[in-house]
Amino acid sequence: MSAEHQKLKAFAVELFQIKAVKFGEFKTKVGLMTPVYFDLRVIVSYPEIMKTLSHLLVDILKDIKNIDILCGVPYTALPIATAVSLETGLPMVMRRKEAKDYGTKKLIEGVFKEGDKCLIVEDVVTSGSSILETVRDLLNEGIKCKDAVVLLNREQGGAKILEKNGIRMHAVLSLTEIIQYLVEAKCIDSEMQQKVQKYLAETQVTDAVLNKAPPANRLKLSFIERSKLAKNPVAAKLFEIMSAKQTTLCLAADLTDATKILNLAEQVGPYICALKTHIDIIEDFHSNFIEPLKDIAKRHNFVLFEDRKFADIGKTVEFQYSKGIYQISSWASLVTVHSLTGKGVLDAIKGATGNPERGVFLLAETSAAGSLITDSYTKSTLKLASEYPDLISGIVCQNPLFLDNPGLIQLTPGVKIESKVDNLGQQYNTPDLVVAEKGADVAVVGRGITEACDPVAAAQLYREMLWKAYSKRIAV
Ligand SMILES: O=c1ccn([C@@H]2O[C@H](COP(=O)(O)O)[C@@H](O)[C@H]2O)c(=O)[nH]1
Repeated sequence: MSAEHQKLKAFAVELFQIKAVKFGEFKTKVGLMTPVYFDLRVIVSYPEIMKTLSHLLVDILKDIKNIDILCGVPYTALPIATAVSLETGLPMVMRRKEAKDYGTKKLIEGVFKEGDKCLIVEDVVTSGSSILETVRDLLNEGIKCKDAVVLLNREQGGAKILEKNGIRMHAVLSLTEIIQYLVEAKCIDSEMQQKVQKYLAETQVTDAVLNKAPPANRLKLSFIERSKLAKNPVAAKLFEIMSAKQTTLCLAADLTDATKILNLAEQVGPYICALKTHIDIIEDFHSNFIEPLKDIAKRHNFVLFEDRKFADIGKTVEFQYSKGIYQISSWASLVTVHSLTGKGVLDAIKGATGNPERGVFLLAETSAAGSLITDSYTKSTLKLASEYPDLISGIVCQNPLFLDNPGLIQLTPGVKIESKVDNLGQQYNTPDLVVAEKGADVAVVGRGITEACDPVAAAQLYREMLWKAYSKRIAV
């Protein structure tokens, strides 16, 4: 028997003796009956066993490179993560299950910076959903998570679900191993071992269970997978276009001359998935402008998108959307809306006359310096979006929000290869950063293309850089 085998066997027996592992008939969280139950909460009462557990976890985390911080999954794994932190010297952050309604309102406590790589610490993994909840809150703070060290893998599909979400699980013990050690140590008999094996065989994750599992992190899914998850038809179409044309570039065609817009649309059409207008800045606008624009969009397979940022009461928005000289609802498949005035605007867009193929991008954050938008406004915007799943195509924002809703599209403006800010407070990030770090699906580029000496070459370059960053994002 190897030293490793002996060490793990002794540890399994200790867990049995302190009743951290029990046998009998137990009901699980989801209402199933299980013959074996783990309750690692008792471990805080046994410092020597806690010490052994942290040694075992430290042993397996040695192979994981570039960790900046640790985070335990609340609550059972918090003391375990603390023990690992003390032993390794790695700083720890703590996730709250709910934000305080006073003071800082933070979900993640402790010192960290955007881009930090965090190792998750957990006691027992069944479906992996608790780990994914923690990962989601960390990601929302810009903290990256790729690995989780756990004491016990119950071998019921958690590893598969975590892997699907970009998290590698490293377990000290599997359920099969712990049972084998306990049989060898005569803590349980082989009849119980068979009972557990039968239970495991019957509760393996099926596709149906997997589909009920927490939604996959959108940053890890391909656009084609996400097109099937989109509830708004224009979002589904945009995902398909992005995938087929291999482009996430949306051109902000902010020119004031109708002919120049048409010429640019024709030239960059092959490289974009959407063309965004501010129709009211065109000095020579005439309804004759719309048909050729629609024709170019159809030939080059991109979506027309009016960045109107509707923000009035519902009735006024209904007119602004479908009436007047622009008749936006007749040609723009996508429009932007401020969440400021609430549901009325969305009801107005939904019910207005015009082309029924329509989708809305709700503005949750802006690229403008000194914006008055607060975290709570952003959160309320996301909640509003969730109430209109068939109408909302996505969210305009600057950070990786709504990671658990892969059917929505993140649209991020303020993208430029160089120049950090313009003279009127527009803030820019590079194509790589907005995709890799900020979670952008579609990136909006305006002056980076319109003011380039060769706008077509610039569009090609932005498309290439953005697609490369997206391909890398879903691959790692
Ligand atoms: O937060 C926002 C929302 C929308 N925009 C729009 O995007 C383009 C950006 O143009 P650049 O020339 O690339 O700066 C423009 O149409 C804005 O109205 C945004 O910039 N920020």
